[in-house]
Amino acid sequence: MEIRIRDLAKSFDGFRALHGVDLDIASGELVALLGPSGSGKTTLLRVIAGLEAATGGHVYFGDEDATTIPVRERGVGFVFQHYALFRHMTVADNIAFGLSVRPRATRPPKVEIDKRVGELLDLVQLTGLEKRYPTQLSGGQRQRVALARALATEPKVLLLDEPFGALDAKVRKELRKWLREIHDRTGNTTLFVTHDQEEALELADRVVVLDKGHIQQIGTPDQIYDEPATPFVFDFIGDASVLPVNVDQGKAFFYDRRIGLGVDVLGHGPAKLYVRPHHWDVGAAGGGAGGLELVGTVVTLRRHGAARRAEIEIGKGHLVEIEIDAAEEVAIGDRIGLKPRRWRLFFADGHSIGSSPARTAAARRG
Ligand SMILES: Nc1ncnc2c1ncn2[C@@H]1O[C@H](COP(=O)(O)OP(=O)(O)OP(=O)(O)O)[C@@H](O)[C@H]1O
Repeated sequence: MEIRIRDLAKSFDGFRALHGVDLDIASGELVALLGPSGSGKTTLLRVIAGLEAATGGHVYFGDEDATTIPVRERGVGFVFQHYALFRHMTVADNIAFGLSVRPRATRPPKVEIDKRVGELLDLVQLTGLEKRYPTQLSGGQRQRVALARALATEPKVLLLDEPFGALDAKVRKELRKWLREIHDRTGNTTLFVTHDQEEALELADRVVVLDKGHIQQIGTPDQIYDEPATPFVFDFIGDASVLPVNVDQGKAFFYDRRIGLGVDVLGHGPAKLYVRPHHWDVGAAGGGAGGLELVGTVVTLRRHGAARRAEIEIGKGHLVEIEIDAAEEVAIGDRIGLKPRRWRLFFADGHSIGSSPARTAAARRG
């Protein structure tokens, strides 16, 4: 089921939680809604579900305008972080619930319901636990039952709100992988809310980054991480150093030091240069004779996974964080030259005025 969202707005007592959101989700896609607390992720999901009425705009399921269709008739399945299972029902009865409460005319016969429950138990890898009660399950198992229950009625669209939010990091990671596998098997159109960027980037086909009720960027995990469209996305996803620069005749300057961007940029005036820690090249200090003009002093050095991270003071109290190879001989107090290999420049209003040239497919693989 394809979902199209057009100019969707939602206000609560005059407070605008969503501002004119446009979004297209292809049938069978797994899409993450990512953003900080209060950015409108849950509100967007709830409006798509029909649990909240939109203040303006439309939600289409396929060709049908679903905006005013009641939640029961939308054919959506939900899993919420704290969507409690029915405590007095067994796992099997919880999963069967959506089918067994259907009106007699559309309710499948008991043998069919039992068969479906068996298939779902197998899908969520809980076969053998069907007679247990929710209190006899771990948090991860409960969320798997919740997912099986949501899938029982064969929803056209599956909506998940921080489904693994309350679980510990290791279980979250396992369930993430497992959710992706289930999604690939069932082919549901799936939307899930998370504030965990790692979860969004690892799991989703595309990520929608929200801030203050506005979509900041929609893209594949690679696009979101490697080509952030706005300063907000740069700051929110991954790490970045921000350097105040001045653009003059196509060149960027940090005070009087020219930053070797490699290409000319458009525009004129103060701007901000964003660079990820692993996108800096380190070289000899000092202009001329192959030295780099942007020079700084190593002030901190610490291990970061397989590499090291260093903070470099480049004057006037400005620090940039760079990643350096563990084998590189760099020590605190060293003066080094810096050059951004990949970067993006924004004017103060967030308008992008340039970025490092796109990588070739060969470079992307490397
Ligand atoms: N029922 C409500 N009444 C009034 N304001 C609301 C209501 N629901 C949400 N809001 C407000 O709308 C904004 C967006 O909330 P929403 O729950 O969608 O954010 P979120 O991105 O899901 O945040 P979180 O990650 O904290 O769950 C917030 O400022 C919130 O206070």
